[in-house]
Parts: sequence; structure tokens; C-alpha cells
Amino acid sequence: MAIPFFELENATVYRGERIVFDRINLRLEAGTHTAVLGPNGSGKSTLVKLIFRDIYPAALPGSVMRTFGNELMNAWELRKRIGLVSADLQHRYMASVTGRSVVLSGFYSSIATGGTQEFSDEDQYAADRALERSGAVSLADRRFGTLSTGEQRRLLLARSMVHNPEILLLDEPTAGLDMNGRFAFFDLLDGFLDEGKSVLLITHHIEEIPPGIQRVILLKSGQVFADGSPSEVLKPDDLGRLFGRNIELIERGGFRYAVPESRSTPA
Ligand SMILES: Nc1ncnc2c1ncn2[C@@H]1O[C@H](COP(=O)(O)OP(=O)(O)OP(=O)(O)O)[C@@H](O)[C@H]1O
Repeated sequence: MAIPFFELENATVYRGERIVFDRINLRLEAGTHTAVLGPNGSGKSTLVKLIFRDIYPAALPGSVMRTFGNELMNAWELRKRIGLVSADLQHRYMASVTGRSVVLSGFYSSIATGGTQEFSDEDQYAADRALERSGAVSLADRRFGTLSTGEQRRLLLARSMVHNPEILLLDEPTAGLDMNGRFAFFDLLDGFLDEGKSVLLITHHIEEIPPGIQRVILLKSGQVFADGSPSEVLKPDDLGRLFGRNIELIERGGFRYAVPESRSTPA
């Protein structure tokens, strides 16, 4: 049986006064590339925060959260094992840091380099390789604050892979990327999938779920609305109910595109 890297059992999660997850059960397994798809407010960011132990479920009887099999886990240890790309992370970097520092900071799961941090030749080589793979070599000496959103995102992708984590958690990774950036990202993702890394992709967009994804979880109002293979789950009826409108799906090259039902067939 595949090993779960994250489990929630009967977990109730509050954000402020609001219950976001109400006795939810969820297992995310290493070795299965998974996408979590849901509309605004469905609980995706809350899930990411739980995985990174920025927040915890309410301490209720029978409520359990485990990461890599542990109920307790040092957050820094955990961050070494999961590479993250997210807009939140992007906003936390200072404008003055260089692209190379952003990538190297991945070794310490920090948002800055300096202090007692040391980088071996091997680390520098890994940073070069990650910069190459994410098409960001020319950004290595640029200041983060002078880069476009898409350029910053490329550096975060390099950062997420530099320390060779087991899991890549990609939270809306293509937000702000132009078409070339998105296509380059899909190529990169194919590489991750082939290398045996486990990818957890969080998205609002059906068309961002690449063919290599094996499991799709639909989240709706803090509940698992559907869970299965892409062909089981990504169906017009279920997606229509998830997003609250009728849609049609167009499939091409392993990707699926949603179009409003009335627009899919010309009159
Ligand atoms: N700090 C907070 N205090 C109160 N409610 C919150 C807080 N953060 C989130 N929520 C609520 O929790 C629910 C889930 O929010 P979450 O950010 O996890 O959704 P999401 O699926 O990531 O949405 P989006 O796609 O818009 O980013 C929403 O109803 C939101 O209003």
C-alpha cells in the first residue's frame, strides 16, 4: 500500500470563527500525482496551510492529522521534504534578494540566505541545474523585486526542486504566467512526473491539470465532492455541480478545457 505523506482523519478545521473542514477524511499518497481542484473558497489554501503545519485541526476527540506518518513533526524537517511553489511564498521575498539567493534559500526552506547558512560547491551546482531546468539562468543575478510575476515564479520553481524534495506542492503554479511560461511549466512538470517525484497540484483551473496527473480530488465548501482518476472525476456533470454552472469539456492531447455549455456548439 502506498505511503501517505499527509492524512486527515475526522478533522475539523476553523479559520477564525468559520468551520472550513467539518470532520474531513483525506489521504494523500506519495507516488500518486494528485490534483486538488475547487472553486474560490472551497478550502484549497487551508489544505496547503495544514500540510505545512501553519494551522492545525481543532483538538477534538478522534481528530487526527499526520504528515509522513507522524502526528508531531518538526516544521523545518517537513519543509525539507516538500518543495513549495505558491503566490504566498512569492510575496514573502524581499525585493533586493538575487535570483540565485532565492533558489539557494530552498536548501534551508527559508526566504533568505545569509547568517549561518553555508552552501557547498555541490549546492551551487544544484542551484545552477535548477535554474537551467526552470529556464531562469538569466535571472540568477537580477534582484527579485525587478522581475515580472512569471520570472519570479520560475525562480520559485527552481527553488522548489533544488534540494530534491520527495513531494512538490504546486499551489496555482501557473498564475501570472503567459502562454509560453505555462507551456514551459507543463514540460517541467512532465520531467518531475517522469523522475518519480510526487506532485500535488492545487488549482481552480481544469485546463491546468496535465495528463500525468493520476488522481483528482474535487473540493466543494470544505468537503471532498469527488475523488478518483481524472477520467472518473473530470466529467461535465460533476464539474458543473462543483462550479455551479453548466459546462462542456473539450479534450485534447490529454488536457481538458471547460467551456460554458451554451458556447460550445455554434448556433
Ligand atoms: N483567516 C480567515 N478567517 C476567517 N475565514 C477564513 C480565513 N481564511 C479563509 N477563510 C474562509 O475559509 C474558506 C476557505 O478558504 P480558502 O482560502 O482555504 O479557500 P480557497 O479554496 O483557497 O479559495 P481561493 O481559490 O479563493 O484561494 C473561505 O470561506 C474563506 O472565506
